[in-house]
Amino acid sequence: MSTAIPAIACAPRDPLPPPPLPDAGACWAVFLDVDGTLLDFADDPLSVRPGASLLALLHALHQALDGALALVSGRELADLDRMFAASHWAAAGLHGLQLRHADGGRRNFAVVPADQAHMREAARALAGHFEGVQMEDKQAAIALHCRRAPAQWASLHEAAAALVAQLPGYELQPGNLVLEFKPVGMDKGHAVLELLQRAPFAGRRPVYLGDDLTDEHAFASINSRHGLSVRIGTRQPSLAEFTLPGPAAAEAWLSRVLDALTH
Ligand SMILES: O=P(O)(O)OC[C@H]1O[C@H](O[C@H]2O[C@H](CO)[C@@H](O)[C@H](O)[C@H]2O)[C@H](O)[C@@H](O)[C@@H]1O
Repeated sequence: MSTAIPAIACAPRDPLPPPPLPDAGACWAVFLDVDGTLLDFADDPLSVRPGASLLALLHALHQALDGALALVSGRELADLDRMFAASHWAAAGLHGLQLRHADGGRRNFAVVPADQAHMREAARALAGHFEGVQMEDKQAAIALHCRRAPAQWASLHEAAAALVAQLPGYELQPGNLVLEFKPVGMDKGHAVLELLQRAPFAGRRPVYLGDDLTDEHAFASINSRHGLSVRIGTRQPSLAEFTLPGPAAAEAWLSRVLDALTH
């Protein structure tokens, strides 16, 4: 008679651990990506809104950190402010092209290529050739979304790469079922380092939560400052040193961070 073989879990184990909580007296600066990190993905990028409990948590955390909390997103600042009622927070929009410090001081990326109108027109025309692809016009950058038509991804990617090669000063930023045309020379890593130079972020230990390729720039900056880089989800490879499985786990962990900071 053969012996029953016990089931063995064959799935590779994620080598990354979950992030630690702050020790007593820890002085953290928290940077948060938005889509895929704080919020689950949805078909329509314009209809996404945070729930009331997430909003309350983020506002309480912002206060507990004396303002050292910033959203770092591919969305426009105006969009972030509307979504999170956060016009008084430091934030980086359009992958760092827009930046607002905690004191309200702004800087827009100085080198926006001259031919923005041409870029927008060309991107719009390209989107028109792909059924189901939704265009998000962010003025300085254009996002082409294919969440509603994922089968278009490969051919859209190929066509967008060919187009951007003819648009001096622009690069293609791939994301989660999105391809973005954006000016070269700025990314989330630069934005985080810029925010870290000023109060209330300066001198604190940086912590960054993000899920997407564009967040890898920020992970590199955070690692260089001995901070905590936290990948949300399972995307690999990643420079992040910690992980949480998704937005619900990110929210639960942030809630425990708030408890640790306030009790
Ligand atoms: O840096 P993020 O805050 O993660 O922003 C990246 C892009 O997020 C949005 O698109 C993504 O979320 C949408 C809503 O769930 C989804 O429909 C889309 O497929 C995702 O790629 C946003 O619309 C973009 O402008 C941001 O650049």
